[in-house]
Amino acid sequence: MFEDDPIGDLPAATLCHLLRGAAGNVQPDDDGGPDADEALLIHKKRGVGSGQWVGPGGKVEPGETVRECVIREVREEVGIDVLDPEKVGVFVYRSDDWDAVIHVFRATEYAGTPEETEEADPRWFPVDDIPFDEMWQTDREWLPNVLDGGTFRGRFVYSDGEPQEVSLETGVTPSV
Ligand SMILES: COc1nc(N)nc2c1ncn2[C@H]1C[C@H](O)[C@@H](COP(=O)(O)OP(=O)(O)OP(=O)(O)O)O1
Repeated sequence: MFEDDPIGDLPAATLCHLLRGAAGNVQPDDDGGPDADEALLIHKKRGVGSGQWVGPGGKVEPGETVRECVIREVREEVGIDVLDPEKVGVFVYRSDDWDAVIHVFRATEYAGTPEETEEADPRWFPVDDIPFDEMWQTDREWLPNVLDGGTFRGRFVYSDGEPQEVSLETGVTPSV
């Protein structure tokens, strides 16, 4: 899937999907995935994808690992310390003005309460009522699977804000 992409040369960024259950905690369901009721999204105030709902995250800084990045970005954007970031997906994003490889994490353990910041307005959404009409169009392809405990890798080519090419594989180990 990534044969045409110089993955190591592309800028990297992260996304994190925090989950909680009705009682706050998340237990495994019968398939071993998280039995979550709600997912945390941010209404992004600036940067790539501003004005949309998306998981918190951002660009990897020089010398930083993707895991360090996702912990830092979630803390900066919503004031939460993520304790168990699990890498569950990766996708190549290509567009008219920015190309990147995006590393996707899921987390069920964290400390703190989401707070609004200069970058983000956080809100918990029921996992069966995610505002896909106000999100990246391709999130609809992979996010339900991630919220249900799955993994994926993908390649999404956008032009004029619309997806032109969408490739997706689920149930893979997101090693890249
Ligand atoms: C289909 O493409 C995308 N889908 C989704 N769901 N998210 C995407 C896509 N392309 C980019 N993103 C996300 C990944 C990152 O979280 C951000 C990009 O980083 P951002 O611009 O927020 O970077 P920061 O380091 O926070 O901001 P500054 O550059 O202002 O420091 O977009």
